[in-house]
Amino acid sequence: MFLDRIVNQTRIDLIQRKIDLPLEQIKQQALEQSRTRDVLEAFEPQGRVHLIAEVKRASPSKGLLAPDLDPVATAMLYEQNGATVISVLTEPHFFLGSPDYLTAIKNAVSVPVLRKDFIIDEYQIYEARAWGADMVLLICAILDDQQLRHLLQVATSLRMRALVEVHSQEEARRAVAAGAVIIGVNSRNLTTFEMNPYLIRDIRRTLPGDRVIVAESGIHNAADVRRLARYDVQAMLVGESLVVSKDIPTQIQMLLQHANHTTQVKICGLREPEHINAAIDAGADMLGFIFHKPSHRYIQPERVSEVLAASQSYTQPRKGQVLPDLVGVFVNQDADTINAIADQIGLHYIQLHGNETPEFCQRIKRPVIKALSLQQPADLARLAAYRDVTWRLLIDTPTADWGGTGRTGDWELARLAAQQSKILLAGGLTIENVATAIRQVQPWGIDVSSGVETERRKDSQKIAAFIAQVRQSENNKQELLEH
Ligand SMILES: O=C(O)c1ccccc1NCC(=O)[C@H](O)[C@H](O)COP(=O)(O)O
Repeated sequence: MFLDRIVNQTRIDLIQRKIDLPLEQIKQQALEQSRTRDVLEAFEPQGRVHLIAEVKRASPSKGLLAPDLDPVATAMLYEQNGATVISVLTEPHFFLGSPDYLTAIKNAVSVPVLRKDFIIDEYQIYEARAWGADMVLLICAILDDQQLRHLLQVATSLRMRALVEVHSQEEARRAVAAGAVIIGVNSRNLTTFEMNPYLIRDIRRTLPGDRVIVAESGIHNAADVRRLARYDVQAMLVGESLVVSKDIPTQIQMLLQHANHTTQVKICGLREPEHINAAIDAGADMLGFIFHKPSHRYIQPERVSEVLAASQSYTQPRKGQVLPDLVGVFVNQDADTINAIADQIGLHYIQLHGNETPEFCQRIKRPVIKALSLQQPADLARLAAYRDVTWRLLIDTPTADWGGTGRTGDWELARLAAQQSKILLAGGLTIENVATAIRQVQPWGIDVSSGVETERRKDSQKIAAFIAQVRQSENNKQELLEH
């Protein structure tokens, strides 16, 4: 198994290195280094996704990636184009890395530098510092609790930060218990090399809000990073898609742009497999299901699993395609029922579209989208009470039917709300008006139902055209930013 092999090799290499340079000497060298660059300071401002850009020539899962890579020139290019941290592989056998790369890169850039290696011994942390690293990687899968705590403490004593990597809920729990501040969720299983792009979604919501979360591995395209904006990660660690890129600046700008300035799209009120196919194929980010019986869009909870199973795009996604998240929409139902339905169907978010209080929101065991309506400027004050107890606010048109009415609200009030919080804008959005709405309100996401229907039934062509219109308006925004 790969992990066993690399750990064994690391142990063998360490024996020689400790003979060549005993612990006391490497400690001394570590202590003689100038101050570390603080990764947490580098991750300010909060609320945006930062890039940890990785310099690697090869990987055991993908083989030789970039044989001619110039480590220093690449790191400088990363920094010039907006990387917040540079990650450097120092492992020589499997990743063709080197300590020399780390030191040379540290001297060439002004951002923090991470030693990315298989650290099992405090000696390697002193080495990392002596070579110039500001941060080290600690992989839960190769450390027991005692080792993890000890290595974290050694890193802290050198004023270094540690990126503690997890690949399961159990490892996440261990990382938190050990006091890890920066937790990396690696989508790649280091034993089988299998990828699980959904792992970050599942682990994220169980981690305390005060931890800094880094998404690692398999981050290639706009859809990959749009998801990260939903999981509120502070950083993404990207290697392969950068080193193999023929145009690194454009790849970095694309990743940062889509992680930070994209508009999330939720298609709501789905009931039929063909419309779920249409939404997925067009690149919807969230699919909404209405569990409010009076609505003509009502779907029985048990029917949701059936329609998803009957959707080919959901059950057999195209290669590289990432499936949208599932949102259940409820109006004034009791919390136990909502939590039970969420578990039964595997919902990712709960949208509360009635009179639910902030206290009620806290009883929901999934991230909550709270729908609120704004009639006058004074209503903006109501948002504050919900902000800390919800995942997102959804600003919808005030109506007696709660939602899904096809009527537009006051976009000026919504614009003010969007300045205070990450909001989803809903209410009467259509293919014709959505670009204007995005330009005027600048919402984090948009939500549509009636606007993609014909005679009260979802319309696959309208769904596709609506999402295309949103993406087009983003391209226009990007062009405006560039010129
Ligand atoms: O859609 C419904 O029938 C509905 C009923 C009761 C509460 C909420 C409902 N929909 C919630 C949504 O998220 C809608 O997408 C949102 O209100 C926008 O709808 P529309 O104005 O039709 O685009």
